[in-house]
Amino acid sequence: MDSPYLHSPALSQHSPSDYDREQDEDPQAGSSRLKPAAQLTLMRYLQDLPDADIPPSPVPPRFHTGRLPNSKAGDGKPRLLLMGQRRSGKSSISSVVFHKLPPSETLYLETTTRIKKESMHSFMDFQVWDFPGHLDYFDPAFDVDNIFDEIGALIWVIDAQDEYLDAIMRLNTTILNLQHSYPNINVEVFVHKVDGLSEDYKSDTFRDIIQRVQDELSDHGYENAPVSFYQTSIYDHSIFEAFSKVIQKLIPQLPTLEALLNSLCSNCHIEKAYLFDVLSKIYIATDTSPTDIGSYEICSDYIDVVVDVSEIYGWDRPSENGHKENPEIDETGNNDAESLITMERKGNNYLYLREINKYLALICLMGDDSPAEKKALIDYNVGVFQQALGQVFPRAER
Ligand SMILES: Nc1nc2c(ncn2[C@@H]2O[C@H](COP(=O)(O)OP(=O)(O)OP(=O)(O)O)[C@@H](O)[C@H]2O)c(=O)[nH]1
Repeated sequence: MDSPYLHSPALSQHSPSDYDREQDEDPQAGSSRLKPAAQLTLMRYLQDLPDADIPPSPVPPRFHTGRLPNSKAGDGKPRLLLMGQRRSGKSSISSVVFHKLPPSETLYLETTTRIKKESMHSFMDFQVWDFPGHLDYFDPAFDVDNIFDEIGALIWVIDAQDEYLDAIMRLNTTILNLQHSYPNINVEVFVHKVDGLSEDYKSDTFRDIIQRVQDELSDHGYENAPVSFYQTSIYDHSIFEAFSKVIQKLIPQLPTLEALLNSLCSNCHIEKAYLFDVLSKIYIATDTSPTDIGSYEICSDYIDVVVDVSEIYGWDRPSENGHKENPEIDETGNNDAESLITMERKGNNYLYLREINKYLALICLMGDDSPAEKKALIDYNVGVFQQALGQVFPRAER
C-alpha cells in the first residue's frame, strides 16, 4: 500500500489476559490453564445474548438463532464440533484459527487421541471440541446426548488431497444418525487442504464431494439438508473466511448487523464493510453486497499491520473496574482515543479502520466517490453505527 498515513496509534493493545481459555483434554482429565502464548483469539462478548436488544424486523432471520434448538442444558454456549477422518487437518485448523499457530508448524502436531475440549470466552462464548479421527461417535459407549445436546455446528473436515469416499460415507452416516434427535444441526463441510490442488482438480473435487453427499442424503429421503460446503486451507485466508461464516450463523443479531452495515455503506459510499474480531481475524458480519475473498484478504492483512503498530504505540485501556491492566504505563491519552481511525491509500480506494470496542473493528473498503476529504462525515456516520452496535450488543460496551 503506498503512502499510508496513520491518524493515530491504532488499536490499543490486548494483553494476553484478554484471551482467557480453558482446555480439557478429556472429561476425566479436568481443566488446566494454558500459557499466554497459546491463548485464544476468538472471544468474548455475546455472553448475555438474551439481554441483547434486537430491533423488530418484518424479515424472519435467515440464520441459526443462537438459542440453539438442540440445547437441553441451555447454558447458551454453542459447541463447534470438529470431526472427520484421521489426519484430515482438524487439530491444525483449530490451532491456526484460535491459537495463531503458524501453518507450517502444524506438521509437528501429534495425532489427537482423546476429545479435546476448549472453551472460548469471547465476544461470544462457545466451545470447540476436537475429535480424534478414529472415534465412532455412535458407539453405545459414548453418551451421544452429551456430545450433541449443545451443538452449534458440526464441522466435518475432508482431506481433499486424500481418498475421500470413506470420509463421505462417515459424514452421511453421522448426518442420518443425527436426524432423529437433532434435525436442526448446522453441518459445515470443510473440503480441506485445497492448497495442494490445481484449480481444475480443486473445483472438480469440490463438486464431486457436494454431489455425493447430497445424492446419498436424498436417497435416504433427506432433501434440502442444512449442509454447507467450503473449500479451505490453513495456508491462506480461506479457513478464516469459512470459520467466519460458521460463526455468523450462531449470532442471532446478524440480520440487524447486516442492515446496519448496509445502511452505513450506502450513506458513505463504502464498497464493502467488515466487522472483524481483531485478533482472530474472523469477521462476524459484513454488508450484503457480494463478498470476494480478495477484499477479505486486504482487510485481514490490514488488521495485521494495525495490530503490529499497536504493539508499539498502543496502550492499556482501563479495565471494567476502572483499573489499568498494566498500572506501570501511565497513559495520558483520553478515552476517546480508544476509537481510532486509520486510512490508507491503495490505488484509488481507501481502507478505513475504526476500533469499535475492545474486540471489534470496522474495516471498510471505500468507493472512488468517497474521498478522504469527506472523512469527517464518514467518522460521524461510523460513530452512529458504533452507538447502534452498542444497543444491539450491550455487553460489548462494558
Ligand atoms: N497442505 C495442507 N496440509 C494441511 C492442511 N491442514 C493440515 N494439514 C496437515 O495435515 C496433517 C494432519 O493434520 P492434523 O491437524 O494433525 O489432523 P487431525 O485431523 O487433527 O488428525 P487426528 O488427530 O489424527 O485426527 C498435518 O501434517 C498438517 O500439517 C492444509 O490446509 N493444507
